[in-house]
Amino acid sequence: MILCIGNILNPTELETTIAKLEMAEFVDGKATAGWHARQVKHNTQLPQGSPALAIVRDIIDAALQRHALFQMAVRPYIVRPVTISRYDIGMSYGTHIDNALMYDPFMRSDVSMTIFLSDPTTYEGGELIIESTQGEVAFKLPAGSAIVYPSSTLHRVEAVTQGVRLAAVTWIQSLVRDPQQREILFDLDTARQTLFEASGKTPVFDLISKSHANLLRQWTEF
Ligand SMILES: O=C(O)CCC(=O)C(=O)O
Ligand SMILES: [Fe+2]
Repeated sequence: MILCIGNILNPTELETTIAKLEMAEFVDGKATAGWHARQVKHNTQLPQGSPALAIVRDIIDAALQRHALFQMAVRPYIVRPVTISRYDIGMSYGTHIDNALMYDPFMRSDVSMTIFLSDPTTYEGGELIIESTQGEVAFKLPAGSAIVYPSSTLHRVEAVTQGVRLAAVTWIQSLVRDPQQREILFDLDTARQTLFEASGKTPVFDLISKSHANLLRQWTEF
């Protein structure tokens, strides 16, 4: 399931984040790419130890923890501290697959996430393109919004031709490894909440809640 989630960051958090990034120093992004992705990665990112990185990581970490839709759709077990990337004119990230295993913390990447930080009207290009069996889909979201997608997909970032694209990216090991199972749980959870809002705690709500809880029990791993 590919899901776009609006307003991961509120306007104040976004403003603070952008202000920190405007003053920060970025370095070549190749250092954190796998050996094959390195060949096509042409961007810059905040280095470890950057004071701005620590502040922005705290902001995003708190935002993800309180975001009910993110929690429901992704079922995070381990969320990697975000990487902050910057694409100036001419920069891009060619087609690649994200590393399956990551270290510090040691984890499996099940879900990849991009939080768009720049106002999309301020830069040209820079779409995140995700390949699927139905073809390619391009995403360029409002600042503060995020896309979550299975880490099992080939994807790329188109070259920026005007302006600057700032983004936060991270990877998540989910409690539910299989994307289809995650989607079933997400649908059931959404359905039962809608039902609850419409008619309260009815016997039908209880039955769906029971199935949801029992599937979660069957499919969760940690
Ligand atoms: O910036 C993006 O939207 C995605 C970047 C990416 O694919 C990566 O860092 O592995
Ligand atoms: Fe990637």
